[in-house]
Formats: sequence, structure tokens, C-alpha cells
Amino acid sequence: MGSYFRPFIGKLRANSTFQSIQRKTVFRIMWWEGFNVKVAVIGTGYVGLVTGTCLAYSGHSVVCVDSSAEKIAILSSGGLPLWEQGLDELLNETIKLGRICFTTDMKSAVQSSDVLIVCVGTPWGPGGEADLDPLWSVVRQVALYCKQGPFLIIKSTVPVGTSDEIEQWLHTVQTKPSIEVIHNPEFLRQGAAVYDFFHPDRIVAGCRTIQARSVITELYKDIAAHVYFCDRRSSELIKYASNAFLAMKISFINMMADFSEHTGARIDVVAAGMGMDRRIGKSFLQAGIGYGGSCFPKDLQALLSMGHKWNCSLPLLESTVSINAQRPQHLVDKLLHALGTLKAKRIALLGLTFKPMTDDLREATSLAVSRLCLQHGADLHAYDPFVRDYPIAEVVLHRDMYEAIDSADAIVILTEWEQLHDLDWQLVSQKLRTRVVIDGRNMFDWDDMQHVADTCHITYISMGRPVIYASTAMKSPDPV
Ligand SMILES: NC(=O)C1=CN([C@@H]2O[C@H](COP(=O)(O)OP(=O)(O)OC[C@H]3O[C@@H](n4cnc5c(N)ncnc54)[C@H](O)[C@@H]3O)[C@@H](O)[C@H]2O)C=CC1
Ligand SMILES: O=C(O)[C@H]1O[C@H](OP(=O)(O)OP(=O)(O)OC[C@H]2O[C@@H](n3ccc(=O)[nH]c3=O)[C@H](O)[C@@H]2O)[C@H](O)[C@@H](O)[C@@H]1O
Repeated sequence: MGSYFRPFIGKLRANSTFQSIQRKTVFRIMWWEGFNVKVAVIGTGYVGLVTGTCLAYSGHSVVCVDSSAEKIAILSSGGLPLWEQGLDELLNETIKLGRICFTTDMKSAVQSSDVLIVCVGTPWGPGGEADLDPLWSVVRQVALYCKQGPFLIIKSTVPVGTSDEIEQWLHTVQTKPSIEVIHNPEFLRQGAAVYDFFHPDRIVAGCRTIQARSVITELYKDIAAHVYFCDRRSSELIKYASNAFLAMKISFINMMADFSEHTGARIDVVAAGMGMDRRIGKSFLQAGIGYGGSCFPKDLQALLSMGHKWNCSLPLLESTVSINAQRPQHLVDKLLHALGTLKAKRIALLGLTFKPMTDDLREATSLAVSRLCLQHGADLHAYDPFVRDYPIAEVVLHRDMYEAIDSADAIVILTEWEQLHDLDWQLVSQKLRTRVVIDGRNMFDWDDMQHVADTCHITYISMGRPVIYASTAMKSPDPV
């Protein structure tokens, strides 16, 4: 049992009567002592599955619903459709305790639950706006099936005003006791989602009534975090503004990284010095090839699209997005500069996911870098500890890191996987045809790499730091 679950072990109450619910899509959830709230989590992706599992672990009775029969079949047979650190362990525990089950049957799930938590995706629409079709499809089903007046918690990231609009619509179509909509944004990070669920910096809840506040308090009673109650529109904007701020920090440091390249400063030294000021903070100042993933890119676009809708310009966000969009080209320019041409050059891409400790390739920077390299005629070989299937067929995947590196003209690091820290530089040097390493994530210590350059004759190129040339390594500029 992982150490971060320990505080909750004492709260587990085994119950043997709630068994075998995975077999059927139709079932009734029972309420007995030890199960606090009957919850239906709708949408079992990264957010929904983690939320459902963690709530079940906290003692609630959870049914997870998804429109994907494939996902539900995997979950019902004890498998996982996605990887998250610690999730399998926790899920097995909650299944054994009979606190969680999976279904595609919205009707039974809605009718047997007091609280419905919507975690469906809100992907990019054609104009950059959030596509709310999946969300509204859920809302329509809730209106159709709902017998009592449960609480509808929207955890998906939604444009400002969506929760108000949904509640108004539900009140117009419903003759039954009204459903109250709560907006409860999620701040978890992929790869650390289970940890983040139990240790959030804050829980935000946009509510209208005291009853809604009580539901939130009851749901998260095991979590020692401040619950920040506010109105729903502010709650919706808190989520977008938080992601936008973090993305802005990344683009800011990347802009400074480019400036460091012109001036001879070292961006890691600059970021460390900036981060010592508590008002700035150390986090999200890692320069590199920019942010990817399923949320920052789409949420920034959605926020810009909201700006257009409300006729309000958001210039800082426009710059954040455009700086980020240039990062892959900047990396490929370094590669072109180092090799002269990419035509028929074998390039080893190390790391493909949008960040380490996830299997997620959504908006991964590796996709843009791969496409640019292919346009220049490169022969791409890749290694990623998690990726077994890559959307760009021309990229040859290798199970072994050194196989990917073999006879390469350059290594390009795109994800700072822990495994890469163990690179045997002597072996790398023997395998490479041209000894060029481009570290798109600045994952290696610049001073250590001087030694590597000296001993293994590797030219080390990173982002916002001086190039270390093979054998004739430069001295680090004095940061003082
Ligand atoms: N992935 C992340 O780290 C975070 C995501 N969010 C937000 O949470 C929401 C969900 O994100 P993810 O979990 O990443 O999405 P996801 O794409 O991994 O999962 C969404 C799930 O909803 C299901 N679904 C779609 N339509 C449905 C319907 N009508 N009925 C039932 N199920 C349906 C899909 O089959 C899928 O399993 C998004 O709004 C996202 O912006 C917020 C914080 C973190
Ligand atoms: O709304 C969401 O989905 C989530 O988005 C991010 O979480 P996540 O996308 O999982 O990943 P992060 O760790 O934030 O990294 C995002 C991207 O930024 C990059 N990054 C991060 C930090 C940094 O200093 N530099 C940098 O380039 C990462 O490599 C990655 O590509 C936020 O951190 C979560 O709080 C939020 O809930």
C-alpha cells in the first residue's frame, strides 16, 4: 500500500454484501452504515476513474458510468483502460470492499444515486471553444431519468456560465423536485492524480445553497484541505485561470530561455534564482519544448474563445499560446543547425508522452516535433517506456532505448523520463553515428554534461543554456 494512502486505511470498512455488481449493467446500490453518499460518476477517463475510485476508498458507494462499452468491459473485468500511479492498487481494494462498480446504464445509475458527478471530456470544438456536446448529452439523460432531485456536480472544465445555463434548462424541463447544479473543478495532475485527489491545495465549489455546501463537505470529509465555496461562475473561471496562469509561467520561462541563448545566461540558473522569491515560487519554471497534454492547450484556446464571445481581449494568453506554439520549431532549428540537414538522418526520439509518468499522448509536443522532422525527411526512431502505439506511423517504436539510439545521428529528448537518467553515456557514444544530444527538457545537469562531453565526445545542446561542444567543453558562466 503506497504511503500516501496510509492516512485513509483506518477509515476503510470492509463490507461483504456489496459484491458481484460488476457482472450486470443493471443493479441497485444499497445504502448502509459505512457508505456515506451514493455517488454516480459519469465519464470514467483520467478524472472520473480517479475521482470514483478515491471517493469509494473514502467510504462512499460509487457507480462509474461511461458511454464507452469497451472501457466499462475492461473495468468490469478488473482491468484499467488508463495508467495512473497507484490507481490499480486502490481500485482493487475498493472492488474487494464492494464499494465501486461499473456500468453503461445511465438510467439505473442516475436513479440509484443522490449525487451525480459529471467528468466527461470537454475537448476542443472546431473554433477552439470547449465542445460541450458530451456534457449536454449527460444533462439530457439526467433530466430524463432522474426521479428525485439529486445534486449534479460538474467536475469537467466548462466555460463560465455553463453551470447556470444547465440548471436553468433543467428547471424548465423538470416538473420533479429541482436538481441543484454545483461546479467543483478538478486540479489533479496526470501521473500524480491519486496523490493529488487526497492532497489538494484547495477544493473549490461553486454552489448556490447551504444544502449544496453540505454535500460537498460530506463528499470530501476525509480530505484535509480548505474548501473554498464561491459562486458557480467564479468557480468555473478559477479552473481556467489557474491552468492559464501555470501555462503562462511556462511560456514566460521559455521566452527567457530564448533570451538567455542570445545573452549567454543560463536559464536553469535564472529560474532557480527567481524561484527563491516566494512571491514567484519555484514551480512551473522548467524551460524546454513547452507544455502539452489534454488540458493546457485546449483550456487556453477555450479561454481565448470565451474572450471573443464576451468581447474581451486576453493578450497575455495570446502570447502564452503563441510562444508555446513556436517551441517545437525552435527545437528542430537546433537539430538542423547541428546536423546541417535532416534528410535521411536517423534521429532517436527519447520520450513521447506529454510528460513523464503518464501514458497520455494528447497534444504531446513529440507529435509536433515528429511531424516537423518528417517534413525535413528524417528517419525517426523512438523509445518511450509507456508508449506501444503511436499515432504517427512513420515513427519506428523500439522497446529498448539503445536500439532506438543505435546508429542515430542525434538523440532528441522530448520527455524527461526517470529512466533516461541512467543513460550509459559511453555506450551512447559508441552507438551514435554523430554524437549530438538535444535535451528538449533540460533534464541533465549542465555541469555534469561538461564531463560527458569531455569523456564521451558528445555535443550537448539544451534549451536556454550554452551549447557544450564535444571535447572542447565551455566553462559554466558564473551565476553570481
Ligand atoms: N486529464 C486531466 O488531468 C484533467 C482533466 N480535467 C477536465 O476533466 C474533464 C475530463 O477529462 P479527462 O478525464 O481527461 O477526459 P477523458 O477523455 O479521459 O474521459 C472522458 C470520459 O467521458 C466519457 N464520456 C463521453 N461522453 C459521455 C457520455 N455522454 N456519457 C458517459 N460517458 C461519456 C468518455 O468515454 C471518456 O471515458 C475535462 O473537462 C478536462 O478538461 C480537469 C483536471 C485534470
Ligand atoms: O486541468 C488539467 O488537466 C490539469 O492540467 C495540469 O496538469 P497536467 O496537464 O497533468 O500536467 P502538468 O504537470 O501541469 O504539465 C503540463 C505540461 O507542461 C509542461 N511543463 C510543466 C511544468 C514546467 O515547469 N514546464 C513545462 O514545460 C509539462 O511537460 C507538460 O507538458 C495542471 O497542472 C493541473 O493542475 C490541472 O488539473
